[in-house]
Amino acid sequence: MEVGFLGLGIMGKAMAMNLLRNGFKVTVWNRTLSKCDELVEHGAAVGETPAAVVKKCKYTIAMLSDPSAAISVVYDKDGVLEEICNGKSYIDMSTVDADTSIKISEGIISKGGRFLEGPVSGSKKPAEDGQLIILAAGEKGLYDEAIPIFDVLGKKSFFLGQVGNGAKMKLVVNMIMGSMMNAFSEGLELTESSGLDPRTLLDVLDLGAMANPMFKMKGPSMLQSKYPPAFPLKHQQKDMRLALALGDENAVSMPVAAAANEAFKKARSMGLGDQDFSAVHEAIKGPKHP
Ligand SMILES: NC(=O)C1=CN([C@@H]2O[C@H](COP(=O)(O)OP(=O)(O)OC[C@H]3O[C@@H](n4cnc5c(N)ncnc54)[C@H](OP(=O)(O)O)[C@@H]3O)[C@@H](O)[C@H]2O)C=CC1
Ligand SMILES: O=CC(=O)O
Repeated sequence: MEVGFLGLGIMGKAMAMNLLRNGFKVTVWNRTLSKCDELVEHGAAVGETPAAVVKKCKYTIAMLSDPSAAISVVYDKDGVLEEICNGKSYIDMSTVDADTSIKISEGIISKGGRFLEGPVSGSKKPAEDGQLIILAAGEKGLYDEAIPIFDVLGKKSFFLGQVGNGAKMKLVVNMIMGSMMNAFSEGLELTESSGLDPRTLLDVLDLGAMANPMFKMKGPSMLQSKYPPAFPLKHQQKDMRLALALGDENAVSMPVAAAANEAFKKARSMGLGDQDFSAVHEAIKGPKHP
């Protein structure tokens, strides 16, 4: 199966690498073209533009930072729309809002192509290990055909119906994740400020009903103020913003998520946008009093 892949950031690189490792022929493109080099060393071909990738491949996947990137790669000059046509399919796995996904879907379908959204839950490590959770929606026939791809990228795929439902589900999940990270960070800070050992808190949490891989994985490095980016904080804040907009649309009051969003915004203003989203801990800690 020949697959195109647009966007080789933290996630896209790991996902494209997985496809190569599992015998797919992969043609890659990235805005910063030099990021294709490592994939080429592992057997990928390179397309000079998104349009060139679509021209070559029956299926093209995108994994881009945010709504404006996802739209630009489709609609701008040399973009996907220039070559998408009957017989070709586009699967956008970026985390975007439903309106963005619908706009992309409309463009693709207007040219005779088929569209599926497939945002993923799971970060850098699950992407490397092919253990993502795929939240697909759009054309069911394409979903069924894409199962061999999803089986390599993920441990479980859901088909959620019409375009936009995958995007919405992903935003709900990340809204919960961002709020949890804030509560966790406040707990670490409160433990330390109360004269307790936060490492004991990690042990206590890990033994009870709140045990989860995120606390277990991020906690020890947060205590050392280390935030190597797996899920960049700027993307988590984008997801909080988009989830809050979904809450506005549906008149759902989300004070916890709104407060978490403020903390992520503050962290961004402190220059932490490219760090892991656990760096929100720095914004929550604030300056130390003498
Ligand atoms: N990291 C994670 O843990 C997870 C991320 N996601 C989502 O996946 C998507 C990608 O995340 P991640 O890989 O971490 O992000 P990165 O920031 O590492 O990569 C972003 C990618 O988007 C490209 N890009 C950004 N702006 C544009 C543009 N205007 N035109 C074309 N390409 C552009 C970048 O290209 P360039 O290299 O040139 O900058 C890069 O390839 C995001 O939507 C994120 O929310 C979902 C689940 C987990
Ligand atoms: O979107 C991020 C994730 O970890 O999932």
